[in-house]
Amino acid sequence: MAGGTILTPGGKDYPGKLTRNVLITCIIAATGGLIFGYDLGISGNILEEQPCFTVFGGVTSMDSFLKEFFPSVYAKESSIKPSDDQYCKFDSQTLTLFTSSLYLAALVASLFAATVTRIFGRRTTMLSGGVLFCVGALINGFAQRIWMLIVGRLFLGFGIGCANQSVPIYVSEMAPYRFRGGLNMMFQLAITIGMLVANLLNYFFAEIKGGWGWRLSLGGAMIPAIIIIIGSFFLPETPNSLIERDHHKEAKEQLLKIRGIPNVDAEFNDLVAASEASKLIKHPWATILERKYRPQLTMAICIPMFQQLTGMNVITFYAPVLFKTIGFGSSASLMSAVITGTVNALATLVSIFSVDKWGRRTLFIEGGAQMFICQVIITIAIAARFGISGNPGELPTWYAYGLVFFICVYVAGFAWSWGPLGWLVPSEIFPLEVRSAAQAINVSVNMIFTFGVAQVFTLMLCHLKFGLFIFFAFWVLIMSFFIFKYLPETKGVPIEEMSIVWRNHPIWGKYVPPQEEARIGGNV
Ligand SMILES: OC[C@H]1O[C@](O)(CO)[C@@H](O)[C@@H]1O
Repeated sequence: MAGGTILTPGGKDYPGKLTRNVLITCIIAATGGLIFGYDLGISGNILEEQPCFTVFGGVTSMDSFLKEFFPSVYAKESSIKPSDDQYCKFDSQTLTLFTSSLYLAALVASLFAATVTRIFGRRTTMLSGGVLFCVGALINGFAQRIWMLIVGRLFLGFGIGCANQSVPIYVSEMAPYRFRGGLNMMFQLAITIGMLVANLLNYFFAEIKGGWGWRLSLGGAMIPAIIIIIGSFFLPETPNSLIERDHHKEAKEQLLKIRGIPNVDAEFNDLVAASEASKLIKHPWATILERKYRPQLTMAICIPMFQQLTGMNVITFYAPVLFKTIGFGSSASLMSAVITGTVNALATLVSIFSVDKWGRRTLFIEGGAQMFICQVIITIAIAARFGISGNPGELPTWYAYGLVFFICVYVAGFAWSWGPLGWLVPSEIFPLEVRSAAQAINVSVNMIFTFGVAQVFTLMLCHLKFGLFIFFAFWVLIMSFFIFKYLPETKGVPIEEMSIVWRNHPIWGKYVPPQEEARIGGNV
């Protein structure tokens, strides 16, 4: 992770190294992303349940699972012929309820988690997330009826809501500001690793004789949950949160330990000042609606929304069918998961090592351009073969290889831009007084759009056909313009000094009061 010795916009340069202590702490905390990733890989990547291509991963592609809980879906799936219109699919209300329960639960949990995070600290929320997720995994692993699956998924969702609300904030507060970007992005790295591992396990569990492999897939979610439970027992609380809860002495000791230098007074005093200002705010939910927080509120809504409107989950949906064409036959979904999953994780690593050197805006805009170009190429290529009928006929192998290549380039573009930045930027731009509430908005919007895109996708695929990819390409253009115009660079800015970047911004400067007024009004 590159740092550089740039002074902050406020002219400060808090000393502090990337200590082993902080590195290990942040890695442990980031494992909180594993639970979300594991769920996305095992069943949450709800596009994988579109049964018109019968090569997907996820438990909903296991015949034994479908036969036991969704027999009508299984019957319909078995009757689909390869010559049928591949764009259109049938629908199942219960299957939708099964998948959607998690997103709704995560949304609700993140709102509660905001209060827990503020009053009891970030660590408590992480721990609760792990415990709730573990309970959900247990219920699902032993499920006998659909209602048990749904209740289990509700618990998984509660766990994800808590973890996604607290982990990014935790890491951003712990990290020395020069390394914050890279350390925070380990959260998304953990998501991608969780997805990859889940996809692999699911593939092998599906082979188990007797058709009970899905129990291992679902119950296996306990492992990432136990990792975060044990991890959060050992994790220290962030200095920001300790100060917020009036444990000043402990906070100072903690800061000295994580910064690895004998004098942390400058940073400590600024954390105290930010905390004093935040104490004036009694109702963060009402406060965040005030005009002076408009930039943060806009980002808390737009960034997670745009992250999902990149179409990442939709594009990777197409990959398995192409792998099948290349000749992987029944292992197409495994190959697809391994290749796109590995590209996803490796490209996230690229962003970890470059975000604090090149900055957030550069990655956002480069990643956007890369995704846009790939989407246009993929659209043209798919339109040329699938046409309006939705029946691809025989795809030449070279054609499928080419498409897979562009899918991988697209995935890499996402993985070093909107994927990790979608968690990093919101977690670092909110002032302490509204941080927990704003992060809950971020998580909620992410959940709504992850779920919404997947649901609407089915309908859109039927009506827009290959135009669907252009739909997402259009959004990628809009979001890149949005970043260019509205997002100031936050690289190398201490988290509690972030208000300066908004104040100096040509558009947001009109919303944020000058320093003196802000101090009186509680927005330092
Ligand atoms: O890595 C891809 C995954 O990352 C997310 O955007 C979460 O940050 C998921 O919606 C997606 O499946």
